[in-house]
Amino acid sequence: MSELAVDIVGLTKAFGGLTAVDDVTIQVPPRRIHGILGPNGAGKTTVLNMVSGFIQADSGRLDVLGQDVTGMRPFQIARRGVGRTYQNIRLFPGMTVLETVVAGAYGQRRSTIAGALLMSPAERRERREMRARAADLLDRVGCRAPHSALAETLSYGDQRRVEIARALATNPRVLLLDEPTAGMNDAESQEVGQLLVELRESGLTLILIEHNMRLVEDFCETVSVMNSGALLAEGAPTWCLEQDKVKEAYFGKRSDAARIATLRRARRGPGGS
Ligand SMILES: Nc1ncnc2c1ncn2[C@@H]1O[C@H](COP(=O)(O)OP(=O)(O)OP(=O)(O)O)[C@@H](O)[C@H]1O
Repeated sequence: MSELAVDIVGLTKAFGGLTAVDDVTIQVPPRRIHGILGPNGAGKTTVLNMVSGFIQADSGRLDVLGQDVTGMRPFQIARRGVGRTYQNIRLFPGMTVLETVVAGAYGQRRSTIAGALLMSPAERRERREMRARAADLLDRVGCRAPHSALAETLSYGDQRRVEIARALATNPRVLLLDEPTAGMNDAESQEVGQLLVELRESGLTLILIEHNMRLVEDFCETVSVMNSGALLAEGAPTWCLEQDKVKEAYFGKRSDAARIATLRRARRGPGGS
């Protein structure tokens, strides 16, 4: 049995003539914050989609928390402890902040259909508990919006927080985050980074796709860098970002490689280390 939280071995996926993910192996131990980096179109989201079962791999093997989940459906993989958020925020129109997070918890319900229809005492108690837990999760992710607000009306940053809370409501042991800080400013991104650390300390394994290099360097312990479907480098983020082939993947020409250093310095801001 694998000791790894997520063990991706040789996953390959083609869309028509395009090999979006080409024989990619990524191994993530438990309680790790692992980043997947790479320029647009590198294949990062396709990897997450395969790990969560939304896309079936053409070949390769996928183990999650010691179980072979290759070929399983999304709900089967979710039941085995994998939660996720999406690059394009997916909040249900017309639902409040609290209802959105409660909806995430529905898969964990104990009560029966009959109990729900009759609104039995057990059903009422469970609904109360779910709402209280959803409120706790919203606090935990730092969502300051009123719980009664429509989720779709929140700021971009708060919508991302609600998505994370909804994913946490499924009680995952592995959380996949697709660009969790997109649309956030530096201070908000750092708060998300702190949240990742807290989640890791509570026992979760986190795999995130992220373009914010400062967040990656500050919070990811390891990264896999992809380009054109293939793995380019893996290891500590700072080391990976120093590799010529990684700089070239981001900036095209070797002569432009110095721009990555400029970009990283700029993102740290004046006085940053
Ligand atoms: N369902 C699909 N059908 C056809 N092509 C797809 C599909 N999904 C992804 N692709 C293609 O596969 C390649 C990898 O896409 P993917 O979204 O995984 O990249 P990415 O690294 O996540 O990019 P980005 O950072 O822009 O989100 C791209 O060329 C994309 O156009």
